[in-house]
Amino acid sequence: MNIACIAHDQKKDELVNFTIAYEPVLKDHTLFATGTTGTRIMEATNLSVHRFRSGPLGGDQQIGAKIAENEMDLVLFFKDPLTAQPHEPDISALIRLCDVYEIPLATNLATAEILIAGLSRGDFDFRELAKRRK
Ligand SMILES: O=C(CO)COP(=O)(O)O
Repeated sequence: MNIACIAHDQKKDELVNFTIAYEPVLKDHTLFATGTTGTRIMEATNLSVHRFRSGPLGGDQQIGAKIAENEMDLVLFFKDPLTAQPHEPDISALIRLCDVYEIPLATNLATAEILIAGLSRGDFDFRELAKRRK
């Protein structure tokens, strides 16, 4: 599966710790990330991550483009709800595209835990069918 990892600054430690904890699961998938998040994950784990631009410089939009092409199967986006982001329209657009294309999206750690459990259990097999319908 293609998995996007994104975290705002106040949530980066949480997402990095999540990828350390689930490295045995994530290593069997293809990981994408916004720039700084991807660097942090690669520094902390042995996972390889395709990095896009940093979020404020267009990274969220690049991941949105992958969603629009039906090339993203899961989005883990640890959002900071307490800090204003200069690129809020890009963030809203990314979340909107997840809904347009029915892509599983976790915007916090608790949801990410549930989705990753589903990933290990085969709950994401429907994505293979969805991709064939592309
Ligand atoms: O701003 C972001 C998501 O909206 C994340 O970008 P970085 O991973 O480059 O910090």
